Amino acid sequence: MKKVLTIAGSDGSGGAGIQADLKTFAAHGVFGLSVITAVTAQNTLGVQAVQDIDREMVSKQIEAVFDDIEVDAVKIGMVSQTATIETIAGALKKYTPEHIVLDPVMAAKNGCHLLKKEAETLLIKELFPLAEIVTPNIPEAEAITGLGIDNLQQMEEAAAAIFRLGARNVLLKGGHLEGNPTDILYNGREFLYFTQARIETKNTHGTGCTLSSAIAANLALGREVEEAITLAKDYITVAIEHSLPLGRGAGPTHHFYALYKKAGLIP
Ligand SMILES: Nc1ncnc2c1ncn2[C@@H]1O[C@H](COP(=O)(O)OP(=O)(O)O)[C@@H](O)[C@H]1O
Ligand SMILES: Cc1ncc(COP(=O)(O)OP(=O)(O)O)c(N)n1
Repeated sequence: MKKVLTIAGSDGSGGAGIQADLKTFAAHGVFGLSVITAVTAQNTLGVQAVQDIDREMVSKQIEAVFDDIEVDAVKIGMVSQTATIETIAGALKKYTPEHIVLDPVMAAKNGCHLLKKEAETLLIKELFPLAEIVTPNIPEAEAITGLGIDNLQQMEEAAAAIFRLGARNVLLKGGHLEGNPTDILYNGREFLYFTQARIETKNTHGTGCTLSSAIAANLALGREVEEAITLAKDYITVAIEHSLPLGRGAGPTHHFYALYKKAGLIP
């Protein structure tokens, strides 16, 4: 069985972060491992508090996994602070996993910062070059490049600018623009478009975490970058289509719809 590690923050409401990542891995039939970088007090309405895990504990968690288990792919989500970024970068240079997907998480939907402002430059410098794919959303791409993004042409320009910062493949997610959500991949040679119909729902908590984890799972399963993204985009679309109206805010996506349906658990 393939093993996929998520290095990310905990979301106790189960929609984003480590919890979304592990559900995504399970739904893909890969074995999920986790390293927790921060604990958030969070629900469907947003993030109320964040407590970072200190660098020594992050380091020990990573060592404990890699010293014992062969990891096929790594997904990196919320890294929160400079000490955590330095620790993760050092460990990944030592253990050199074959596939690394980096979701450069900066803020939650309610605007709460999940990456300290002073850590943004280090995230780009240390983690972008290690990643096979970097998956910013529109606000993250705007923060990284300083460009405004309102259309597909500007998405292409921003993806190319992020590529020049050292990322090997940039998947710029278009969920924040109007219309059918189009994600654009730039690999230094061409722009590839991944479009699906927009699902009208407020329950999109954790969609970015889920997409990057699905890409990591598909890479671990031996798929090439383009196919891994195509399958991950199909996965997130079904997960949003069957999202759950939990809580009073943005509810979570449904990771096991296809499995439950097959098992006859959903009529
Ligand atoms: N309402 C929606 N219907 C279908 N797909 C969506 C919708 N919202 C977002 N997506 C897709 O979910 C993924 C993550 O979305 P996005 O909102 O861009 O990033 P993030 O969750 O990191 O803010 C992307 O593949 C995006 O195209
Ligand atoms: C612990 C934690 N990590 C990441 C996020 C952001 O996740 P994302 O998939 O971008 O979803 P939203 O916050 O936009 O719903 C998070 N909220 N918590």
